[in-house]
Amino acid sequence: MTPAPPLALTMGDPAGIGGEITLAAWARLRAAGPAFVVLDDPRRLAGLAAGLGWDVPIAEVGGPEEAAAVFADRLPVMTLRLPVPAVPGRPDPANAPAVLGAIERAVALAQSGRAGGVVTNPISKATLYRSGFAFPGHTEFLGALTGTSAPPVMLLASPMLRVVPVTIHVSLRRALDMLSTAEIVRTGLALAAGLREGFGIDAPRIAVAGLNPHAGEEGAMGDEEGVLVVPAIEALRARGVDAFGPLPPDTMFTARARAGYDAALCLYHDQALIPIKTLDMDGGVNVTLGLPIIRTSPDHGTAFGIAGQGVADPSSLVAALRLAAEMAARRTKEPAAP
Ligand SMILES: NC(=O)C1=CN([C@@H]2O[C@H](COP(=O)(O)OP(=O)(O)OC[C@H]3O[C@@H](n4cnc5c(N)ncnc54)[C@H](O)[C@@H]3O)[C@@H](O)[C@H]2O)C=CC1
Ligand SMILES: NCC(=O)COP(=O)(O)O
Repeated sequence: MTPAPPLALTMGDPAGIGGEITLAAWARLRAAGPAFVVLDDPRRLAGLAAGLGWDVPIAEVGGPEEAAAVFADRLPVMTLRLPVPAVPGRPDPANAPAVLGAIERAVALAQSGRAGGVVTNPISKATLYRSGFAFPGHTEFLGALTGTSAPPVMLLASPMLRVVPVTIHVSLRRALDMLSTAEIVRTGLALAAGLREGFGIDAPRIAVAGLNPHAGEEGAMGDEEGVLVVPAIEALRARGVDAFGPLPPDTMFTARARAGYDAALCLYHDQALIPIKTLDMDGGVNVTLGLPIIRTSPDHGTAFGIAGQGVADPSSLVAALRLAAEMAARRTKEPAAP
């Protein structure tokens, strides 16, 4: 089995906690890996480390190929200069070209096989929107960069729970309007394929959430279960997916209920993300399914309120790096069928 090349880690918003969790993740992983190269401004990373009193020597490298050799001793950085100096907690749309450039370069490295996968530090969506960024978040941007034919699917995974929202970054009102049987089926199929290919779960059990209290109470509290969700479950089952439900959303995340499925297919963003972040904010990882490359990310955001203080927990980033490396190793071992 050929070892997968180092991972490409993006800078995220340089005013957020991405820099310091990158430094801390390197310190945790330098001995045992997985190795990664970060696309960032080495001067700002060195300044951040110095300001925090952390001993993180930096190596400017030309590509992931050089990262593995230096990783045990120095943090490998592929240089991207920031247009304006980063101030912790104060995001500046002027730095958007570097933030987005890091994502574009990381994707190119993964597509060419030079990087084993892409791991992204958190971006500030509102700041990027102010600079003209036209995508809701990484998930949709990565779909466009890699030319996927269908919108990618967002999976949040932790050892305690895996969840997928059918609708992602839209208002709750719009999410309800967007829900359809076809979209639930499409997302469920992508989830089943992602669990097989990325996680080695051959026959995944997928619990499908209801939308309304008590999953509609036989239609008395809403008819979306009968009209949209039940037909979707039947269609998924007809396609060989072990999907079941709709389950009442308020009880489907108890420990006992979680033991009965490999992933929960949820109908909107917070129905999926509240349970996983409440259960395991530090161990949760965001995985994008349906891309030709591997992409993971910590489950949290930029945390501007604590940026630059050195108190941010790097555990979710470390988990994201480890999961990306595991998925890359699985791909190397089991190449996709032609
Ligand atoms: N993958 C990505 O790029 C993501 C980006 N975001 C973006 O992050 C920005 C802020 O979002 P929020 O909703 O405030 O969520 P957030 O995750 O940044 O912060 C929520 C709370 O958790 C704390 N927190 C987050 N990460 C932490 C860590 N590693 N260690 C210790 N405490 C931590 C924060 O201090 C805050 O109290 C938004 O612009 C959002 O779009 C949010 C989630 C994912
Ligand atoms: N709430 C999850 C989140 O914001 C992650 O979005 P993305 O940037 O990974 O698409």
